[in-house]
Amino acid sequence: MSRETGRDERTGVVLAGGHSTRFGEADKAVADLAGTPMIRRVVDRLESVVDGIVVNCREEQVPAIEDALAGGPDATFAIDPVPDRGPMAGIMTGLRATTGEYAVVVACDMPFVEPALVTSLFERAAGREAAVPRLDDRWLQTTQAVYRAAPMIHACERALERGERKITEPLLTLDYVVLDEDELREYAPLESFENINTRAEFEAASDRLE
Ligand SMILES: Nc1nc2c(ncn2[C@@H]2O[C@H](COP(=O)(O)OP(=O)(O)OP(=O)(O)O)[C@@H](O)[C@H]2O)c(=O)[nH]1
Ligand SMILES: [Mg+2]
Repeated sequence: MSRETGRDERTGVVLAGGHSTRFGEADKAVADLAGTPMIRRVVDRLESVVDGIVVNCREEQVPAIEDALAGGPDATFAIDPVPDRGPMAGIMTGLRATTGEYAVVVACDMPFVEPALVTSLFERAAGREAAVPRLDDRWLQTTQAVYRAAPMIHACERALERGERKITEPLLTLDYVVLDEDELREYAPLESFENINTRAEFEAASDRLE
């Protein structure tokens, strides 16, 4: 996609600031998933449908993530000023580093993210403050969603000020559209939302990719 700048620019924000505790000793973001670091898979999939990539993580993760992304699309790092405040704070930090009006946020542990679905999320978010998938009539997929950056940053700031870390909390004050499963299936397989937390999930994903 052309490298546009300005309000129409679409950014991909990849969240990687967690500690992968269910995964074990290693950082799952850079773990080798069937020959390619998991975060690299996410970035490579997003590249075709966004104008730029922002990676949110902790300072000490930067060298390993830079290695994982070497030779791939350029990425800007958005470092958590205060680490370990949860994924919602990571979304806030990542969105602050974007320049366009809208950004897609994707967790680094969603290696099957579907570009076509991302494009549909951008389209559905137009004129609104977010487009958020919902699975099983229940689970809002806030870490594979499109946000209008300015109101989402503001909503995250307010939530954190209230001492609220829940990832759905900022949505309470946003004008957002929900995409339910029937609609999502029109755009892409729901495996787009599969996220990898444990070694067993990682091995299963690896087997499918090989
Ligand atoms: N910036 C930031 N991102 C986070 C934080 N916690 C989780 N994330 C990210 O949010 C996404 C979803 O989080 P989880 O699946 O819980 O990942 P995780 O926290 O690394 O793994 P667990 O320790 O097993 O929960 C991942 O992309 C994480 O990198 C955090 O405290 N700060
Ligand atoms: Mg976690």
